[in-house]
Amino acid sequence: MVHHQNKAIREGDNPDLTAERVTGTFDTHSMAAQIYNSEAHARRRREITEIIAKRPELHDTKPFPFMTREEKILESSRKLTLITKHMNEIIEPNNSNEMFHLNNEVLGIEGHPMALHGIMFIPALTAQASEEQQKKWLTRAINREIVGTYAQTELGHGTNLQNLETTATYDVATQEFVLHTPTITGLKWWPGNLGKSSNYAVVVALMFIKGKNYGPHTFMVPLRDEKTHQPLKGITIGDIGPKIAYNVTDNGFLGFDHYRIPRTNLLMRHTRVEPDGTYVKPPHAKINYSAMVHVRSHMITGQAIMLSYALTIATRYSSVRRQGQIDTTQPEVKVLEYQTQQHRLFPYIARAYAFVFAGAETVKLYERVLEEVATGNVSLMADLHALTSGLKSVVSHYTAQGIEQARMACGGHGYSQASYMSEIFGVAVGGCTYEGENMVMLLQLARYLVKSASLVKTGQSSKLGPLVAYLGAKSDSTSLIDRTPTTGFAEYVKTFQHIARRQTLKAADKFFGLMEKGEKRPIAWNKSSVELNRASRLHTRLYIVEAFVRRVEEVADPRLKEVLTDLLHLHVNYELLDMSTYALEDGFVSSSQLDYVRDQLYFYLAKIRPNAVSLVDSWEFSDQELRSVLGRRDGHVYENLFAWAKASPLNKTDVLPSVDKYLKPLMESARASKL
Ligand SMILES: CCCCCCC/C=C/C(=O)SCCNC(=O)CCNC(=O)[C@H](O)C(C)(C)COP(=O)(O)OP(=O)(O)OC[C@H]1O[C@@H](n2cnc3c(N)ncnc32)[C@H](O)[C@@H]1OP(=O)(O)O
Ligand SMILES: Cc1cc2nc3c(=O)[nH]c(=O)nc-3n(C[C@H](O)[C@H](O)[C@H](O)COP(=O)(O)OP(=O)(O)OC[C@H]3O[C@@H](n4cnc5c(N)ncnc54)[C@H](O)[C@@H]3O)c2cc1C
Repeated sequence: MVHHQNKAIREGDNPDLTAERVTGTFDTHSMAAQIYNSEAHARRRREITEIIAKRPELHDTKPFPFMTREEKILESSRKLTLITKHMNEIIEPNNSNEMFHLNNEVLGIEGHPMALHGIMFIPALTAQASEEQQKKWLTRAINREIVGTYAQTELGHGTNLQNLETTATYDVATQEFVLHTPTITGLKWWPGNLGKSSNYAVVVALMFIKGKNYGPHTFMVPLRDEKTHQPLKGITIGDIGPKIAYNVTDNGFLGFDHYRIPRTNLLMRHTRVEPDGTYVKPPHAKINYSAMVHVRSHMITGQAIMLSYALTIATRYSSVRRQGQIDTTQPEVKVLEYQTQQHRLFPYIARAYAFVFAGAETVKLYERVLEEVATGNVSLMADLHALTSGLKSVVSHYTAQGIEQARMACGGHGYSQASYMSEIFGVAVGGCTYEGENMVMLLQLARYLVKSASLVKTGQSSKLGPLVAYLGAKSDSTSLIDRTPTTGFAEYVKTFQHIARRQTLKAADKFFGLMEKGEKRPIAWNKSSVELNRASRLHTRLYIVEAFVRRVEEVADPRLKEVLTDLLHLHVNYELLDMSTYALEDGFVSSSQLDYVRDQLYFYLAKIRPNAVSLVDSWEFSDQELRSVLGRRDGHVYENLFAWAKASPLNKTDVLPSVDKYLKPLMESARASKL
């Protein structure tokens, strides 16, 4: 038996796909260790996949697209119960990476009844509840004795937290908070699993003590009777209805009618209200926003994975789909041979790798900040907030674009739900909105950039933090890309730095200039905000390139290093062309240099071509996880598309009731009137 570098090869696979795998120049297991950040984790993912493959009770009973929403929720609850019961046989206890993989395999991306329990409820209690409160609630939450969510957004306000309408008014006499929803727009609206599944929530409400508004605070709130699951008195609660995707999750609404909770249900790790109503301030005003920062930090990797789902499907399918000829004397080619197809897919493969590397760095920083904040050190909170605000926005935006390109790259079959592309797109694109609408979060990063620009302008560049130190550096007058014999990544990084620095300083100038002309600060901010957000995007894209460079520098295995270097070349050239207006407008890069960049791009598209399938196989998604007929590992697409269509509920009978009831009489009367 020949040992191939690509570990996805099996006998009996579609030979067109096998031929792609045979040309792979690197070991896909080793690449998986880069993607999942450690050899051990990549191996555990494979082991978990194998365990699940052997347990049919953990498989979907039929394809998701053939189920109603109610059926999907039932099916998901069945599997959730099984994995809860058998969790310790499948994953290491409390290993969140393994849990994430188990969920993706068994439950899928459409959500499940305890999605927000793990994503936000437990992280909120972990970071914001006092030790005493954690003893009371966190252990029960981890054991799944109670199910919770994070209820912040309202019908009328999601972005502007200061104007939430839900109030928590302290009653000194009874030592209780009274939660109240004064209007329809004050109803909590959107929280995942609030509608039907959760019996508790961490609720964000404006806290009032003795008539003073202390702003948004977090409270642990029982919503439903623990035995009967009926809503408690004073609570109005339900599901908000179907969404673009993610419909297994019951996003919900919630209203309070003078609903009382004990004083000690205010989450009090950092903030306190004494029995007499004395307020004890937290060490940082935004410390209670930690559950949002948790999701923003982790969703970068989650988005990279969804982008890679789509790219795996499209790249494998493009290797078995033959259509048209390039040389008319030759047979029809795989559509992956077309340069346009490669240009559509490969730069996004590079982006997906770049995103997962940036995501790993972000989680590391998040964990460091979490530890420091627990000891009272809040000095890195602003940096983390700025970084995650930019990354969640840029990564979710390009992920949605990439998935849509991948769908189109699959032609007509990409439009079928058999591809699963529409669900992947629908779930991923939610990331542009949740955890802070992208424009809003880019503006959060812009505040940080403007402050940094102000340090540069006042000669205080030495005070710049490491994420923005480049803003204080001096630029060369022109880029040296193509102008030195050893044009390497350093020249590209310098060029991206120049572009981000120039845009940041220009946008800040515009803002400060408007204020100098007499505009009030918020008006000047609004009038500069498009330029400011451009700066935020460019800064974030620079960070992503740098994270990619850092990772490639670390890789020791020469075969991996070579292919990752090729991907990085593709990435920097593609990114530079994509932002060429910025590079050209001050003559930092000339049009002849851009011609070189274009040539490099085409060179690397061709160089990556033999490794394309191996690069997507390296993410090691099982067929169960991908849930896509087009993306099957074995490449047997056509016979399985036919089988999938035959299984459509519409094909259970030859004649539908709608035909009997309407179409037949219609045709009959049309025929009769002709007689
Ligand atoms: C696979 C599918 C999974 C699906 C799961 C989906 C789960 C989704 C859950 C949710 O969506 S939960 C709801 C999320 N909601 C939001 O993200 C709301 C967005 N809005 C905000 O975060 C805030 O309102 C705001 C935009 C950050 C503004 O907050 P606020 O009004 O309180 O700020 P200001 O008083 O204007 O102060 C700004 C000041 O504060 C700093 N800051 C803000 N947040 C943080 C933070 N987290 N950490 C540190 N610092 C923070 C900010 O930088 C400003 O600082 P300065 O510039 O003034 O120094
Ligand atoms: C799938 C999904 C899951 C969710 N899960 C939860 C959850 O579990 N818990 C929860 O509490 N919430 C949840 N949400 C709600 C989500 O966090 C909010 O919808 C999101 O933060 C955006 O707020 P918004 O809806 O108020 O948007 P809006 O603020 O109304 O946005 C509308 C437009 O106004 C613009 N805009 C608003 N403010 C500004 C500004 N200051 N400057 C410039 N432009 C601005 C935005 O850019 C956008 O273009 C979820 C949402 C989705 C889609």
